Amino acid sequence: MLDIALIGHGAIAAHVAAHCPEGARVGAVICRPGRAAAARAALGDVSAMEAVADLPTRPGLLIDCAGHEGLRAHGPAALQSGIDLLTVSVGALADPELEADLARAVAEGGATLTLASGAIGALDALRAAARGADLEVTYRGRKPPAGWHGSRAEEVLDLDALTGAEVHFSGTAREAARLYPKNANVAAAVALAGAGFDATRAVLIADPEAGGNLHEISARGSFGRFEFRIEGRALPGNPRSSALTALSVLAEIRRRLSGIRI
Ligand SMILES: NC(=O)C1=CN([C@@H]2O[C@H](COP(=O)(O)OP(=O)(O)OC[C@H]3O[C@@H](n4cnc5c(N)ncnc54)[C@H](O)[C@@H]3O)[C@@H](O)[C@H]2O)C=CC1
Ligand SMILES: O=C([O-])CC(=O)C(=O)O
Repeated sequence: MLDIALIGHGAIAAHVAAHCPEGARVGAVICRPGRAAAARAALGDVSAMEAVADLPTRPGLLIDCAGHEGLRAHGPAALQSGIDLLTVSVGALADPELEADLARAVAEGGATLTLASGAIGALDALRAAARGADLEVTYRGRKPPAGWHGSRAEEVLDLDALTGAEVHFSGTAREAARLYPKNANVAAAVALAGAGFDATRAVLIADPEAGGNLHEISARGSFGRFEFRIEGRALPGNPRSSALTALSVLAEIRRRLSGIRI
């Protein structure tokens, strides 16, 4: 049995706990102070605590579903104590200090940090393309206005008055990941798999006509070129987060349980 602990108890965590595959079980959650009752209400029969050091038993896998602050607060401690960590908060690695802390903790604890593929696909092709030369990558993220509420887009646009698609960010994937911690983890995953944070271009768009969370990758290089496009449905609990993100976590759990891995 793979014993799993979660960080966070929001939309992604609740979906993961509710659909945990056979052979794995969620037994504990790390939450913010005063949130234990809310965490148990969201996840069911789990023990709730505020720090990695308070986990009742050492989990086989800790899964961060809490966002950048959750990874920053608990990731280094977990890895340093040898606990394997899977995170959806990929954009947090745009902060070079946190990335270095995590790398140091991985080396010291001998554990692994796995970055979830999240709401995007084609990371395998990007990883391979990056071994060739001259890789150029642009990522475009397009969501309906509700998907950008609570983000920097609100400072740039009047989201509720939009009559057509508007770009509210264009720059590097590093800037996107830092400015949009709840919306641009995909930009970070594309960057880390491919051309890197500073060479990957990111464009973020609010579009009242968007029927879902649209993610597009355009890549070209010595390998040739490809276009990838996905129209994701949002999770019921959070219009910002695509359902595929929670499914990518479930897929990684299954992968770990299987002797034949793809
Ligand atoms: N890699 C990807 O493709 C995607 C990544 N994400 C990331 O996942 C995060 C979570 O998404 P949702 O579940 O939809 O959000 P949510 O807002 O529904 O849930 C976030 C949860 O994390 C908890 N939390 C926040 N800070 C914490 C901390 N320091 N310690 C412990 N718990 C903490 C909150 O109390 C809440 O339970 C997003 O903020 C985003 O950064 C989201 C969508 C796609
Ligand atoms: O869930 C999505 O569609 C993408 C997202 O929020 C992120 O990249 O952080």
